[in-house]
Amino acid sequence: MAQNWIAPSILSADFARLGEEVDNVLAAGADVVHFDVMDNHFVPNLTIGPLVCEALRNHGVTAPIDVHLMIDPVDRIIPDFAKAGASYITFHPEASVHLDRTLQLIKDQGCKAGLVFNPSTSLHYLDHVMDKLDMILLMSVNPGFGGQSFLPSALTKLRDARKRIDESGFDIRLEIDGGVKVDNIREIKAAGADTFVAGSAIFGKPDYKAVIDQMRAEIAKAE
Ligand SMILES: O=C(CO)[C@H](O)[C@H](O)COP(=O)(O)O
Ligand SMILES: [Fe+2]
Repeated sequence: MAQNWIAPSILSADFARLGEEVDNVLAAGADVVHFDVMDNHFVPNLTIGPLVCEALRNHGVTAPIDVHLMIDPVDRIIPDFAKAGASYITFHPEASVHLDRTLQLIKDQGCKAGLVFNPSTSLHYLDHVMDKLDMILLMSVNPGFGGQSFLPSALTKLRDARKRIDESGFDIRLEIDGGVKVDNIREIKAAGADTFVAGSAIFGKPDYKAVIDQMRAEIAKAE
């Protein structure tokens, strides 16, 4: 299986000091920067766009940037995020009329592509696009806000998605997003995730390294 990645969600960072916050969390051992894009339409919140992604690259961030698009429609902003330095671009199937075309658009722009599933969205959207996926992201909260509680139904869904990935033979990351904490990351790992988004659990504590180290120790117990 893929190496375990800790992906801090900058939604819970101090936006007034974003460059420094990202530097600090990467120095603390994070693998990837999770970048939540919300449009006040697909989800009720409004956050950040390609300019901020580009600013992080100009600031010197070289780690992968994992752009989670919670916007509808998605296609027209994808080239802007690719130019701004996104590594992964993931989107929700409800926000694209032509899934296959949107996935191909992301790949044509030189980025890795992924689909995101809300807690109540069926995995059937995976049926005909596994060959175009680099990431499957399962939401374990309803999207829009950080700091919500992990929905246990995501564990069953993780096991289902893990089975689909293993049976496909493709190299696809399985990411979980929402309510991930030190005290539940072990069972999340055991259910099949390899990429762990955590916003409030990391940025809500003064010592980012201590949290990330504890998360890795818990993950190791499930291996
Ligand atoms: O996509 C998201 C919300 O829509 C965020 O990535 C997620 O909520 C992370 O925050 P937390 O770890 O605090 O739940
Ligand atoms: Fe997210």
